[in-house]
Amino acid sequence: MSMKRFGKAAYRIANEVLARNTIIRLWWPRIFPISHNLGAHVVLRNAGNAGRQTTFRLTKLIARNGRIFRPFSSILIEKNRLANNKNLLKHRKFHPVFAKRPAKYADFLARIRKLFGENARYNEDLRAAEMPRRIDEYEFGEFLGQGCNAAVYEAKLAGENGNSRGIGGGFNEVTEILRKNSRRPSSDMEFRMNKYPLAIKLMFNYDHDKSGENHLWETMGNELAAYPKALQLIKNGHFGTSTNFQPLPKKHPNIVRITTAFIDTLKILPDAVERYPDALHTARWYEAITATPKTMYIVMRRYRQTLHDYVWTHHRNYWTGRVMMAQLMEACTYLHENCVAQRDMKSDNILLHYDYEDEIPQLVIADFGCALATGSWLVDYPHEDIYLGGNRRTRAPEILAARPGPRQQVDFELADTWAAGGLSYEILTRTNPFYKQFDAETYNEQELPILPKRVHFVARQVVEDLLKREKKQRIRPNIAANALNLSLFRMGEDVKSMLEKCGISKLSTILAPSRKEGKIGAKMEEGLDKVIGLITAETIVGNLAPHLITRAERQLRATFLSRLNRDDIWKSLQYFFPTENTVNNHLDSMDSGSIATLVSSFATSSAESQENLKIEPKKIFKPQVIRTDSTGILQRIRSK
Ligand SMILES: Nc1ncnc2c1ncn2[C@@H]1O[C@H](COP(=O)(O)OP(=O)(O)OP(=O)(O)O)[C@@H](O)[C@H]1O
Repeated sequence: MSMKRFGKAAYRIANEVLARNTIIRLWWPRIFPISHNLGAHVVLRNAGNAGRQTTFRLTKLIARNGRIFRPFSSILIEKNRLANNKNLLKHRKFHPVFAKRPAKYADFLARIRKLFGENARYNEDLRAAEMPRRIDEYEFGEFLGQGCNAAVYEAKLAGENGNSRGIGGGFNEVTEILRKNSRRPSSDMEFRMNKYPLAIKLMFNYDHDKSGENHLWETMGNELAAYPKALQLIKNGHFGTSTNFQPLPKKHPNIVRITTAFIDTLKILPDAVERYPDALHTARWYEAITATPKTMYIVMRRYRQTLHDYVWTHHRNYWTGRVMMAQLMEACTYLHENCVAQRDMKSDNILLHYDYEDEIPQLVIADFGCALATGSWLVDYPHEDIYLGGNRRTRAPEILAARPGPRQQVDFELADTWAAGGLSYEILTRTNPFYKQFDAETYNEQELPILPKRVHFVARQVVEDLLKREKKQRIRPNIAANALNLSLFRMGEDVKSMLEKCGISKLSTILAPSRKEGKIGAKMEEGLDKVIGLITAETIVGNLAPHLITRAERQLRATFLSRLNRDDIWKSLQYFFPTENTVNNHLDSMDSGSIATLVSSFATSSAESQENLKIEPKKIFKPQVIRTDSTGILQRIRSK
């Protein structure tokens, strides 16, 4: 094997590596030790300079017996092992190779985040489909619904037979195959959903006298706050001067899926005159109308039903309700992370997708026409004409309490989170107390209806904390989403005892904010890793065997696992160990005895949990099927 073509220098470095018995780390998935005694040659190729660092790529490794190993990926050679070599450094031929393992692999939770956040197997959203941007490329079907600003119709691509682009198709490879195996649709609705997989929102353009497109982008552009490619439209010169518009940066499984948007000539559909005459350029406007009336079209994935209709047409099922609540909170978390407020959180704007009547629906927040997406939660409120979104029934107490005046501002940070509390009532009891019973400006928290006892205690507490009048006391959406997600773990009998078996107790959740280093902190993190490890294992198994966990739940778990954060999870775990006093009070009152108890609980729990963890995998493969009885109440049936 000639080393010449890789250059003398590379050869020297290779020997240097071997001489020092260096561990060469293949990025993933193996750790590959090479020793001098092995007499191996490492073949390195200069892969480029980044600043003062030179990186090398391992292209071949030749063992003494002549076997050639080809690595899967790059190598990293530890800086400190080469840093001492004066000869190498003196000639400045080589700067030691940058050696740190990238942070993204460093932490167990980070690896899980990456797996679920970047892998299309767990996240169908990562698959993209480009859609045409001309109205005559689409064929319209029946009318789906209408609001003050738009009418929505079912649609498909002209000339295509149904869902050939896989919009809203299978969740992963397995369900994709099942979908393609052309099972006969079980209902008319399913048939239509397959035939017309899209929904087109035809915006009402009341400015009959204005020509051009800019005014349409400016007045209707807000609708695109949920469309990550909206900024490209801005770059293409649309949106006029509104440069502070900041739409969501990525798709999210619980935010309405917009596939494209465009402006084109107004299409007059057969029912248009009857349904929305004022939005048409009829003879009434003959003096003002422009030559080619246009409007904005928003092409979306088609959903099956609104939340408002669903709760009145389906039996109440508290497990399903909790999955829907968790999805709603995931959507709020994503909006919150990206500083976007939807500001019209009513059940008509929550859309659901499901294939079978008893399937747990996938839930999305839709209709961003009232959204605040300027990169700030604050809106100046100098006079009453400033629009504060939605209607009075869905506005948070702090929005209703705001009074206009000089230097007055309204803060929308937790407005959607508050509204999600009312929607949770609607999911669990069919009735949102703020639609009729209570006024959001004046209600008393203690007087809110008590949720049924069969609702999980974590969900009950989360709803209570979402509807706190005081913004500071209100639960953050990510903490609410975490608590609900954790409560949906299926393995074993109940989540609380699973947490305890992993070494997590009331005391550890109390101590969590002050854990950092030391033995206790390490043990606590170990316990948390076990919990997350079990949830991850259950999710992966569930994904391979789709009958175990429903599609919406698997997607929910992938979303949750792709945004794990230790501090937040610890906060959410407090919901499983409710306490009368605040966390701080507990910390104050903790003595050395209780800390000792905690340490010993770790010692026993870790031994116990090893035992438990050994037997748990059997449970994974023993499917627990979730079914509903005739009253819609959830039953867990362990299959024999
Ligand atoms: N993607 C979709 N799939 C199926 N139906 C939809 C979809 N989007 C909207 N709809 C239906 O159309 C109705 C009206 O849509 P939307 O709420 O977006 O209109 P709007 O004019 O913006 O309403 P509002 O008056 O609340 O502002 C919805 O309530 C729903 O029934």
